[in-house]
Amino acid sequence: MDEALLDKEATFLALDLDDRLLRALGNMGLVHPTLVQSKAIPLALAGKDVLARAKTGSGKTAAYCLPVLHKILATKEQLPIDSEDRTKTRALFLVPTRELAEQVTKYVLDLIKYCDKEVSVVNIATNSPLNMQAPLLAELPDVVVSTPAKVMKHLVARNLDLSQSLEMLVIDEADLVLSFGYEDDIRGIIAHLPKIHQSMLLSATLNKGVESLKSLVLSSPAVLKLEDDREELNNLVQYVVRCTEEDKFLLAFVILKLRLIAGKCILFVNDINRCYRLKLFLEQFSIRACVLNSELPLNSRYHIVEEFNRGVYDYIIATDESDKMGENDQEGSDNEDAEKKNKKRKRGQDKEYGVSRGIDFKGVAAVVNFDFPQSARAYTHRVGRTARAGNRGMSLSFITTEDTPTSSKQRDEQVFERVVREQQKRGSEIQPYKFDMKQVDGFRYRSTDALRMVTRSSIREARVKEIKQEILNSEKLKSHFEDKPRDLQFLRHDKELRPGQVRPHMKHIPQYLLPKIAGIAQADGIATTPNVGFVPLNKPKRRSKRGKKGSDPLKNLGKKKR
Ligand SMILES: Nc1ncnc2c1ncn2[C@@H]1O[C@H](COP(=O)(O)OP(=O)(O)OP(=O)(O)O)[C@@H](O)[C@H]1O
Repeated sequence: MDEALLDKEATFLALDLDDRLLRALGNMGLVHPTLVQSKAIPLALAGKDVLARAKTGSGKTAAYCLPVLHKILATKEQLPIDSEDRTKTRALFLVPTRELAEQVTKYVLDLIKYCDKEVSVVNIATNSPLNMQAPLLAELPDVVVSTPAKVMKHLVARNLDLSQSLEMLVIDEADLVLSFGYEDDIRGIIAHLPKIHQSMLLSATLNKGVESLKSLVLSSPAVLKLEDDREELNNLVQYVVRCTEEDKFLLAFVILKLRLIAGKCILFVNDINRCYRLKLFLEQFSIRACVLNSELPLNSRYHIVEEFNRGVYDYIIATDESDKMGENDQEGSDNEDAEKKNKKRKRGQDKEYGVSRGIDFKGVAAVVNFDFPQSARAYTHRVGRTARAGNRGMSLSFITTEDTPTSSKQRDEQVFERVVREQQKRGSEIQPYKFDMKQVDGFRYRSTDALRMVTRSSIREARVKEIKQEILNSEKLKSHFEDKPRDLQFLRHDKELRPGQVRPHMKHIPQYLLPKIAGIAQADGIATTPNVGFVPLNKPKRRSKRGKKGSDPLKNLGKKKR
């Protein structure tokens, strides 16, 4: 665990939490609270409203789950065993996406492992229709997890009545809630809550949206701004590469095929067709990857994340369609355009999809922005999928040097400028990464050839094939998510979409290219590749004394600091 994330020697014991929660924490391997946890938990336990801004992966979920669960347990302990008051919905956790709702619910289930007779949780941000969820809500679970839209629907349908019962409201990823178009839902929900209740807002960035939520939801809150702690940022090494569209593909092929990034990797693209373009390109070299986008059925999306976290897949090509919402993402900017764009999302695409925001992908060695994000906020959330919980990680972002139908040099550069300014404010920098293109050129012919095979019609076909495949998978997964894990390893999500195009001779790197790359030194999940040309121009500045010991910033990536 990163020292900077810790309140030094303190353990969770110091936070006076219920013993059963402490046992569960131990079981989850969590010993020392992170900074946001050690600051926010005592305030929340004391009944304060809290606004906490803390960087991605800093443990915000436990920072709100623990005090809420502790308070529920403490309240119930005071009540006679037959008291009606024991059974009521006391806490509501609002999150912007269904993926996050599923993740938070699982987290709560882990935390209540030793008191699940006392505390119950229900996730209603699923595909089930309202009438099927109504009986679950009628049982008055202690905690309800949802997206704002789904809660509002149940309130209107009178399946849920929080007007007397709700004690604690939490809005996670608060910076995203308004840009996902949930403002009306939040206002509606607030109108259904008792006048007196405790609220917490948690966010990785602050923007105008968080400010308006703050005035809407919080009263005299304690405000924690913890992401300026410069020490924390050293865990993420950030690089940028400027190149043509064709070279993006060439470099992605070289990086993955030669395992220059060893370990798990998320490649972000800006739309669904790009997902399939990259997948079809890579699969010709037998590089397998899952795609993750808003068109896939919910169960498949859950399962892909679950299996990626279990280590079944190394590469995910994810769209970050919600990016388009944040084009004007300077602090204090207006989100109206964003909301309109979000509402316009095409049929078949899930408005409540989002994997770059809040999802706890485990052990990601690197995030590759294959397409540069369309907002600085999106950049923060995307790169926040690596270097989580004290682990180290790397981000590599491509900026296009030409205009194509899908990319714009000017837009990439504008967003990059904003990103650089924001990173500088946090004491962090993004360094150019200089590939030795002479060495990479040996692979150019293959790359160009493979790229030529990926036509618009092949992308269309692949997209349809994948959806069909995943709808079938999703049916099989239903019982998995309803009844609890069955072994579903046979349901792979990274199957080739055009097996006919996979060319065996492309699978292996020919000998004549190998000598120059044989010396790649793999270390701690990320390769160090000085002899291939994957060389940083400047070594990242290390601010902590301990950090000075490491000579190459890449060498220890993916490794936990001790
Ligand atoms: N005290 C702790 N010690 C070690 N690991 C922790 C601790 N608290 C949380 N973690 C782990 O850190 C990871 C990130 O936590 P979490 O998802 O809550 O971060 P977050 O701040 O909500 O990130 P994001 O802003 O991206 O949503 C999780 O895998 C979690 O289990």
